Amino acid sequence: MHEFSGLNEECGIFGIWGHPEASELTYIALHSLQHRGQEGAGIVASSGDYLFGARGMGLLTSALSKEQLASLKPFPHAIGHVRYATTGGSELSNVQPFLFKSHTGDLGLAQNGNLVNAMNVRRALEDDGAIFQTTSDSEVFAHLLRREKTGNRKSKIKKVLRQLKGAFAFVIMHEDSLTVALDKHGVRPLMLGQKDGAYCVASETCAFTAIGAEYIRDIEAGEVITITDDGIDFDHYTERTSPHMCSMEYIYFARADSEFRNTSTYRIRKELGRALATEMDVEADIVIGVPDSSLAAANGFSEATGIRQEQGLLKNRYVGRTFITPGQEARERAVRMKLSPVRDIVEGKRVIVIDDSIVRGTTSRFIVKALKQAGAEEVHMGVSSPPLKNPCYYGIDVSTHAEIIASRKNPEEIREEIGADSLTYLSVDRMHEVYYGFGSKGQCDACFTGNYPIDIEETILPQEKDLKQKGV
Ligand SMILES: O=P(O)(O)OC[C@H]1O[C@H](OP(=O)(O)OP(=O)(O)O)[C@H](O)[C@@H]1O
Ligand SMILES: NC(=O)CC[C@H](N)C(=O)O
Ligand code: SF4
Ligand SMILES: [Mg+2]
Repeated sequence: MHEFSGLNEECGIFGIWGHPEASELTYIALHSLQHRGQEGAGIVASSGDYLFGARGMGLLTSALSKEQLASLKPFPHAIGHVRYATTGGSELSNVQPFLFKSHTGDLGLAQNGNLVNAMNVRRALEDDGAIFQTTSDSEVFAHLLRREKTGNRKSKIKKVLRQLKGAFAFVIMHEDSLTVALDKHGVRPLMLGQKDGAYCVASETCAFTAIGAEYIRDIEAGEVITITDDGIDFDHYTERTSPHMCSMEYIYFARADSEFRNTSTYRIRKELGRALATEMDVEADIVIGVPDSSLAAANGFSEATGIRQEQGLLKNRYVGRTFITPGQEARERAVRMKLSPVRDIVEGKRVIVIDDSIVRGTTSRFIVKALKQAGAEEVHMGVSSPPLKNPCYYGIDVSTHAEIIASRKNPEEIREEIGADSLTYLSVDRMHEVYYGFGSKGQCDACFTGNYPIDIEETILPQEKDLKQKGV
């Protein structure tokens, strides 16, 4: 039941320690992170002695009932998750946070990202006697942690993190502590905040805005932060870090009001639009952004070129999700239901359309046709990211090679296929310049360049990998 977008989301995580309204705040935070995952949601809360959890399928509002939320209300510590599956099918057993019970204590666990060595680690653990409850990659963390016998809790967690490969942002809850960890490449975003003196963490700062928390800073690659009643402890599980923040977070995934290093995604997207303007030399009467995610880039493009921005395409806000079986025809129908041209704005005009990405090409093909039918004289496509050519193994579903148009065709062939008068993509170099300009320490660009910063140990695509079905 995915949206008919060429790009599917990932997951959102949240955690808060020591607040009388921890579970309610977690619920509100998860609501603001809903764009990151719509397949399932859950909360695990700690009383200080035991962990309690509730989870369900679908959007947050249907996944957790009032009664479930009320049962978690008394507890001052909580973590939460909204899921878009990468590894493991879309079923209740894979919905996070996971809650494990043992005579040595409870463990709550939630992850955003994807572990590229999960299958190999799992096989080894199973051969050693482990019995898995889910088909999710994230579960290996719990098994590895339970097997660590020496050292204190933090050193055990650090040892486990060093065995994992891939992209991960973890929230790990014990009765008396909340630990958060980001992989050494820092692929996924993870932010630190504070609400009424209580520390909280979230995938995006929009969660802090939603609960009225202060945004302190971005958590760095390789960091491990432990929060207890005694305060906060900052550490790293490795010093060998190599920051590669996901470029697509800036381009498409994160909410426009979410901030990275105190800069809103909106501003970054606007700058990507300005950068595109330096590489796209086309005369036109109006600029139109494809709603929603490309309006900022269109705004930047318009400011840089002086070409007026108009709302020439309208998005039907009730077509967030269409429950039609996948297939190209259904996808096209879904785009038609979603976007519609404003005829008297585009009629007789030379139009530049700015979109943030082309994946399958369904959206741009439809837009060019619809604008021309509405009377546009020329339709030029500007894309505020480089050609997207490769799938992602790090927690985002950007389809398979076969479906990605730029993995089969060059820009001129794509222009022809979508029927545009011209097509310009942002270059990889200009994209990186924009990010570095905002203080980024390094980006992953593998879906554009094929340079995967973390070796792909398991070549099977995460979204095609259901460990149970594969009989692992
Ligand atoms: O080439 P395609 O396979 O059609 O995919 C690309 C489109 O998908 C995304 O938008 P989405 O439909 O998710 O909507 P949004 O911009 O409103 O989030 C993206 O912003 C492009 O518009
Ligand atoms: N999109 C994600 O971050 C998913 C987390 C985890 N790999 C899962 O499939 O549940
Ligand atoms: S491959 Fe693309 S989508 Fe995946 S983490 Fe890298 S930049 Fe992000
Ligand atoms: Mg879009």
